[in-house]
Amino acid sequence: MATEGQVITCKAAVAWEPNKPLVIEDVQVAPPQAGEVRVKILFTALCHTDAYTWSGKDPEGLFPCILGHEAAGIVESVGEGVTEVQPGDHVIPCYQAECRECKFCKSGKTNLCGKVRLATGVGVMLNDRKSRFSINGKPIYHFMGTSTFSQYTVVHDVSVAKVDPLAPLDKVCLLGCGVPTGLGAVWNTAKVEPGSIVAIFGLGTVGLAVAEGAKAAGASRIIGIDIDSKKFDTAKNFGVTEFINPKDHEKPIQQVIVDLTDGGVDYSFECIGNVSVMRAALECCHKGWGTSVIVGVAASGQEISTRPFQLVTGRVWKGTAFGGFKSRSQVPWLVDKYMKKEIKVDEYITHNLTLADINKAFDLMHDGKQRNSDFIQNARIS
Ligand SMILES: NC(=O)c1ccc[n+]([C@@H]2O[C@H](COP(=O)([O-])OP(=O)(O)OC[C@H]3O[C@@H](n4cnc5c(N)ncnc54)[C@H](O)[C@@H]3O)[C@@H](O)[C@H]2O)c1
Ligand SMILES: N[C@@H](CCC(=O)N[C@@H](CSCO)C(=O)NCC(=O)O)C(=O)O
Ligand SMILES: [Zn+2]
Ligand SMILES: [Zn+2]
Repeated sequence: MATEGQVITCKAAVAWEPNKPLVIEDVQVAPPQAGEVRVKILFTALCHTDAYTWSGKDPEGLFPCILGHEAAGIVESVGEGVTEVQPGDHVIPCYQAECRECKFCKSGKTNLCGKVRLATGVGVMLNDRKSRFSINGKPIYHFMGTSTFSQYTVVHDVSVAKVDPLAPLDKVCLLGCGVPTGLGAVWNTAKVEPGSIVAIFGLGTVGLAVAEGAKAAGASRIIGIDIDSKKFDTAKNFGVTEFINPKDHEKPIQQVIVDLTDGGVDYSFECIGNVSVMRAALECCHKGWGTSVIVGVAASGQEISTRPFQLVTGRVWKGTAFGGFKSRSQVPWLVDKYMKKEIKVDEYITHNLTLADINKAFDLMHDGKQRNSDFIQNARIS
């Protein structure tokens, strides 16, 4: 039955309140307006940022909402003026938009885009500042401009990347967030050179992708730091060459690393979201040139600190969003690299579940003991 122009009623996982289990509801999804695309989501993964917003610690978290931002699907219909995708196209929604027209996009200096960010930050669509989701007339907020924990979602046309129709959507959904973030932190933000010594704090999906990126960039030593020693076995497969558990040391972890590396690492990456670790990651960098990249998302109200002398003496503190990748332009390129077996994706998946089991997927994400390996779950939605 043709659905174009119709309201679609489908299943979605609704976060009614912070920290309360998601509820599978029948949700009405309005047709796309001008500049919008309605996507049938086939597969979505979970990211820790979904859990962070769900926890209530995200200042941009609004409830009730439909979370989810790491997914793949097929375009169901498009609104007026949409030219770059059409029904039937295989797509990856991109929480980081790319309009190619705004000050940010034209700067050549950043992958951030300003076109829809103010609307996506308050859970609505740009066109009429309203949500396309509702339950019996009550609006449900969008999240990160993607809301992929729904069988259908509406996104801005600047927030959708058209990908190779032959790519397996149950795998490449992971290219919507964590894997590109880690790879890009190394390739785009830090620009790690061959021979570099790299330290990675936190060996979840993002940290593992940093390791994969650092290995590809030719790093000579890749030091993984995690409070969970079980992470090392898996991390070796992604390129980590040495492992440190801070719990095994009495000295501050930055001192341990400086001692092990003749003065510090060339590049470090904080992939946890812990502001104390962010400081350690900066301070384990080599005097004169060491660069530390903040990848983790810290909760509202948290602040970073260090002695300014750390920067005066040449260390550089940076951050990255989506690994610096331009989403619509480069997500298809990452999909092609996966198809050519140049980057891993399958190896990051630990579980396949149905939408009905989405709370279990979050439990698995939070409870390392129940998992074979400790990164992402691919919660199947169909
Ligand atoms: N900047 C971005 O664009 C972007 C994109 C995706 C995810 N993120 C953020 O990146 C972070 C990591 O995401 P993830 O999915 O890999 O998370 P994860 O929870 O799977 O991994 C974090 C790892 O850090 C370890 N850890 C926790 N506390 C530690 C400590 N004090 N010292 C050392 N290790 C410690 C944990 O054992 C775990 O292995 C999250 O904050 C997430 O929100 C940012
Ligand atoms: N809403 C949060 C900010 C969260 C944040 O930093 N998001 C990252 C992506 S995390 C993906 O898992 C990001 O890219 N930010 C840039 C942007 O959102 O434009 C808060 O306010 O603390
Ligand atoms: Zn994410
Ligand atoms: Zn833009």
